Amino acid sequence: MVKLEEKKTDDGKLGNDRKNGSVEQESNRSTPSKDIEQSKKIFRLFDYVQFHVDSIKTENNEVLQRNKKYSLPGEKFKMTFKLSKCDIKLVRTLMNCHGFTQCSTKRLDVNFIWTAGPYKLQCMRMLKPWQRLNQFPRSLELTRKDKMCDNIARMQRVFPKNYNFIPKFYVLPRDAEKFRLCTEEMQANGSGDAQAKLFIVKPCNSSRGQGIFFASQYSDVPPDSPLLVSRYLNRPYLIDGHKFDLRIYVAVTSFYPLVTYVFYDGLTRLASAKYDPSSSHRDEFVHLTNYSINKNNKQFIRNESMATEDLGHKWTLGAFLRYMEREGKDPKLLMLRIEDVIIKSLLSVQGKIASICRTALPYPGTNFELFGFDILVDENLKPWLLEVNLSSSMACDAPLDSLVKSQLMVDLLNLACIPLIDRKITEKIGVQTLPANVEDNVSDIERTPEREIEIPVDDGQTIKINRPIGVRRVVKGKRNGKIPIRNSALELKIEGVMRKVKFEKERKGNFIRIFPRPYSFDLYEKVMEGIDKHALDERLFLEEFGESKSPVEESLEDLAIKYHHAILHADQFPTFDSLPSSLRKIIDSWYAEAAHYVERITKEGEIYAAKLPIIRATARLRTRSCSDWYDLRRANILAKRNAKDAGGQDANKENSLPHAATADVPLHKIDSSASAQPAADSKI
Ligand SMILES: Nc1ncnc2c1ncn2[C@@H]1O[C@H](COP(=O)(O)OP(=O)(O)OP(=O)(O)O)[C@@H](O)[C@H]1O
Repeated sequence: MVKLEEKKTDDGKLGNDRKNGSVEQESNRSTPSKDIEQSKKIFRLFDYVQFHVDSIKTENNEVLQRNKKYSLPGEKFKMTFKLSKCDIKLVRTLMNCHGFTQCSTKRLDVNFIWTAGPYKLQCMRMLKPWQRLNQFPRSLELTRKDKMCDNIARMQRVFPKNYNFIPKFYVLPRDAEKFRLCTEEMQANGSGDAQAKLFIVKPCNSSRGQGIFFASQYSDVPPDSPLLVSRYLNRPYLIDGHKFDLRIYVAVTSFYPLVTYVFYDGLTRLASAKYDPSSSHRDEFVHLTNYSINKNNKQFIRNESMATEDLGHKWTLGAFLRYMEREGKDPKLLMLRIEDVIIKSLLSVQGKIASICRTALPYPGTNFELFGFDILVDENLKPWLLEVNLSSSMACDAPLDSLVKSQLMVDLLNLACIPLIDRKITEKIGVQTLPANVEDNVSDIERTPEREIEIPVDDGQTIKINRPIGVRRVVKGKRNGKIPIRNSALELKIEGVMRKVKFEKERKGNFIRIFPRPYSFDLYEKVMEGIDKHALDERLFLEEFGESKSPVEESLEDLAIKYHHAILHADQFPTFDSLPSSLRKIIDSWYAEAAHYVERITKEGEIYAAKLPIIRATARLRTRSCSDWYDLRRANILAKRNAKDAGGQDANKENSLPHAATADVPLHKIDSSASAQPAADSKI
């Protein structure tokens, strides 16, 4: 029986779960008719799956058993997911705790797909409106270092004063000649300041600090390799004398119109040796802040504490902002500057991604993406963008990682709005789907203006459910053209995005929506490329905020110029109070919202699990082929370990699948997709 109850928080107040479309349920064994009752109630109350961080807060299996309340809806509706090109424990655990069944990578009809590598375009084209995928097509434009720099440089050429937030760069081998001239010119000028001449060189497609080196002259760099050479920012802001960078988590739920959110917490990664600008650039523990590099330093201090956010060489973002505050700086203004860098970076690829989305994504709202922005803050508190990470690491190898990333992932999954819908029912009642990239008008589809649709259930009755994004009801027998054609498929798509944005507002948890928001379109319009005649960014903005009026005598255009100047010149405008007062009036609400970034993620008196829970075998729902893949993987690991124990030199060669015989797995169990799933999360 499902017992519906108002959720009470610890302080006795009513929780907001009901508002968010979720209720707590206690489950016991049920009969089929009771199941239908349950489904009805669940249908009525759940638009989308509601994820709860409490579901993974414990390592205790007994408590997990009681947490069946979290898994019941997923189990009832036979929700499914797959992990493609990764095996991220955090995503798997959360999905398991919410009753999703894991399927093999070959399955196409799963409700949720998490991929850590580029997802095939032809597979994206087959996405159904009830499916969700954590990637947009062509997002490599942002996440490959050289492409990102090229895109931002293109915007710099169009809007010369407004996109100055990446260090000067050269993409080799293409820009080898320019780089040579630059280094020669620097030598000729001979300022004598060796530091100012330095370049940092990175492979275009690498991560975790691999292959990074420094150069001060042309001959230091192999000119034919695909490398990104950037000016070294040698005056960073320091935390207790250490260089650091920030990992900011950014969710995008639509590229056109742009809808983007920043998670209120993130990570601060400190170099493990004190910064000394005159120290040798070979000393990577001084100049690089990557965790993967610094953890090899004997001086590296892991933050093993569950409640301290500023211990050792990895802090939370909030801990750094509070440190800044204690130093008399303005952390909220820094966050506004970082938000500006994020919006402009996304705008620099908006046109390219929007054009591919038009053809590759048949329905609105199916895709979303989480990006990890790496930001370096200089001594003037100006943020510089170093790179944007695709599927940034979700590895939880310290309690702090667990805490930040599990809350982040829960909020992200809620933002993704995964429809809680049993496909068997939708197929039975003929809910059909409309490819939105068909540009002609559609005569046999009536747009149901209401949010709810009616569907029959097994006992002959009908129930109403909230219509999932993009799913429309076919009105039978009305094909004679008498129904007024209300809208083109494009209009339906736009309507879908607008509707999803409204849902996201209620489901964003600890994400702060940075675009659109009050005055955002007015301030950014002048630094945006026109995408097409539909002007969707403007439409979305007007839909939500209406026509803006300047609250001061100056026009919004003048204020936009002031805004971009002030936001990019941290040296001239170090605090909010130093900004022109007319500008402050416009971005006052943004500044107030930025207070969320400074909050602690750990709360007084709360207990945090140091690790992700180990899920009971019975709750680890998997399809047969998926279980086979895990069996195979386990056998693979075991075989490697045995080979290593036996002192076998061959252990390192065994990167591919084991022979079935070695692994003691029958041949039929070898799934060709298995090799597509890497063994572990990548680490930051
Ligand atoms: N232009 C620069 N000026 C100063 N320091 C830099 C610059 N670019 C990179 N760094 C330093 O080098 C580190 C690694 O750079 P970057 O993040 O671009 O490489 P990566 O290999 O992709 O790392 P990851 O995948 O961990 O983010 C940064 O964390 C930063 O400390």
